[in-house]
Amino acid sequence: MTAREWAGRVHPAGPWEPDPGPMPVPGGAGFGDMIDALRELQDTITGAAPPPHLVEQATRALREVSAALKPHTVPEREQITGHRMDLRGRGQTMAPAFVPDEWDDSRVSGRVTFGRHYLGGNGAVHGGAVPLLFDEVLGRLANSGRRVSRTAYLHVNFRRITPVGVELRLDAKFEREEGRKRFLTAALYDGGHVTADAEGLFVALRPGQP
Ligand SMILES: CCCCCCCC/C=C\CCCCCCCC(=O)SCCNC(=O)CCNC(=O)[C@H](O)C(C)(C)COP(=O)(O)OP(=O)(O)OC[C@H]1O[C@@H](n2cnc3c(N)ncnc32)[C@H](O)[C@@H]1OP(=O)(O)O
Repeated sequence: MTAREWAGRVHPAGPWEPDPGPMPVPGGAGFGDMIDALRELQDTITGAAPPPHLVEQATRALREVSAALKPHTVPEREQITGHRMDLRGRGQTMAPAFVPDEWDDSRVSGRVTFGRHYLGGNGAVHGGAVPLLFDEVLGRLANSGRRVSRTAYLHVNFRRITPVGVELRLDAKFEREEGRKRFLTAALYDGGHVTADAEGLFVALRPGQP
């Protein structure tokens, strides 16, 4: 069974067959811990100024981990990262992990902290990382309970700096639907201040469209 099937709770026996028991979880219960460890590593490396001997040691250790995992490479359909909807940030580290607090198919409100990994400069999150977060959250909301869509445009306004290492709130809303077009908005808050807001168009894909 692929991670995508598992995430969709589609049992290999089919939805109408007798339940043959609990489904195995791709990557096991500890997969999220591994991704959290990777997140921590990215933040630590970004902020570290280690002595050369430690750099060499760390490089060896990282290459060892890569070499152990590489033989387990799978095609995209079977990939676990990004497909485990039960894990923080879908079990991937590309975007900071968004933690939803309240949601339905038309809005979501949650928290997010950009780690040191996402630093642009002077304590501010990189200007490319903020749209990444909006695309992730708006994309998920656009597809929530609906046919898959893709981002056609994403307009982002940077109102103030988005601070690194601070818990922020993100509110997103599904505004309206016109045929295949879905319009969504979102805002990111540091306390009472909006640091950035966004408006996105997501277009539902036709059958067979990549
Ligand atoms: C994403 C699927 C993943 C599945 C994984 C499942 C597990 C996880 C589940 C969930 C997590 C999801 C979390 C992440 C989500 C992230 C989402 C992304 O980042 S997607 C990657 C970046 N986006 C692209 O790569 C699109 C590239 N562009 C295209 O493919 C096409 O241009 C597309 C589909 C957007 C539209 O193309 P057409 O040929 O289907 O349709 P046409 O006729 O061009 O447009 C339809 C209508 O939309 C308007 N339109 C299209 N683009 C527009 C634009 N840029 N500005 C204004 N209007 C636009 C057109 O004018 C037209 O409007 P009129 O019907 O005439 O009123």
